[in-house]
Amino acid sequence: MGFVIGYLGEKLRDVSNKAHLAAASLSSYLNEILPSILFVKANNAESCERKKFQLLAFADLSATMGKKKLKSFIPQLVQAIYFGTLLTFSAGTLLVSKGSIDCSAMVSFVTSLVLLISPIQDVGKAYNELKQGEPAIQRLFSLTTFEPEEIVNPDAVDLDCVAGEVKYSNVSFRYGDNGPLVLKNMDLHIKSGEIVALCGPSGGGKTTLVKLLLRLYDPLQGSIFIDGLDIRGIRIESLRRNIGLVSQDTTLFSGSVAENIGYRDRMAGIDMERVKLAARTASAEEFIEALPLSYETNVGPRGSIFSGGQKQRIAIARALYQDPSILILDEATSALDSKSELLVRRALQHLMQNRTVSKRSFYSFVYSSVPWLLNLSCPSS
Ligand SMILES: Nc1ncnc2c1ncn2[C@@H]1O[C@H](COP(=O)(O)OP(=O)(O)OP(=O)(O)O)[C@@H](O)[C@H]1O
Repeated sequence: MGFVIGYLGEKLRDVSNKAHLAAASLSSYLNEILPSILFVKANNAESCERKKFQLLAFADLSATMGKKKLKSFIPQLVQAIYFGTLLTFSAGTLLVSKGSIDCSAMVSFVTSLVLLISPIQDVGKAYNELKQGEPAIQRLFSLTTFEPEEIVNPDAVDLDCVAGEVKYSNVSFRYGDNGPLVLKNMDLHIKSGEIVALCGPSGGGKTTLVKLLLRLYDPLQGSIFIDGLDIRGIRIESLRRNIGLVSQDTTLFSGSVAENIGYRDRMAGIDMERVKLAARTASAEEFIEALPLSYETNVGPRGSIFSGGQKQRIAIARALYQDPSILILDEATSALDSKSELLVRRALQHLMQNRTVSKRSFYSFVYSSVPWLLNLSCPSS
């Protein structure tokens, strides 16, 4: 019995692994395709995607059915073996003892065997459950073996007041170990109060510069300084608290408009006055107040109730609410019409009088395809 349970347990492990992989492929496919359903429809790709879905769903169904079948087959087999053994023992005992065994001893012998079946089956079941869960456990454990790439510096300091000087010194960077160099020996010095515009071809590495500044990645070589401090010597929370980012892909989360704008204080309690001020500055107040529940309206999954331009204005308002010392707008105004862009631009100019701003497409209404980075600093510095 032990041999059978062991052998089938190994088989169940393989079948469960296949079922887990099939379910993971199906859910990651759905995660990817459902948010892009508009694009799929616009490209008449429904039938193609349906076929792909059917293939994945069928693979998932077959793998799950295979697992269920094997899982229900094992206890039946164990039971059959057990009863076979029981019968053999009973018949053998009768033949061998031929009257030397009395009836009560026979009954107690058979009863004890019958009582044993349940614990044996339980052990078999527990073993099967373990084998079934093993692939999932392995997948989870393999996640925990990832080493964090960020090296935590125990001597890192907090940033107090940021003047806004940003310096890239001899910075080289590549994604992965063998990828091509995205940045090579790059020097860039943005002084306090100076406006610098960065433009370059698509894929030239402009967003990468921002990622390095936020320490989402560390440079392969060279250093980046804020106000003369190497950013590796700044506590990561402090660094990111001082840098506001409105990225190319606007990210809104399911929740109220206020929660999305006051995202930074979601746990601590949102300051509604600041939310309103940020929305006004980002020219988002008008359309927010026209919503049925105003700032309490739920924005839907990924902010689905808003247009692209409205989402961008909410994202800008969120960055303004954060009140960072450095504000990065990575083509943040690309989805705005010229009127809204002008409003946002005026608001930002007003805002810049009080802080440092790094931005990529400030003048995108003039050069719509040109991304920019500019840095303005607080007059007091
Ligand atoms: N996570 C990543 N893994 C691997 N390569 C990446 C990754 N992100 C960007 N790259 C590559 O790095 C290069 C620079 O990308 P980056 O996003 O910085 O360009 P960009 O100048 O901002 O482009 P765009 O103006 O089109 O936004 C590109 O060749 C891109 O394919």
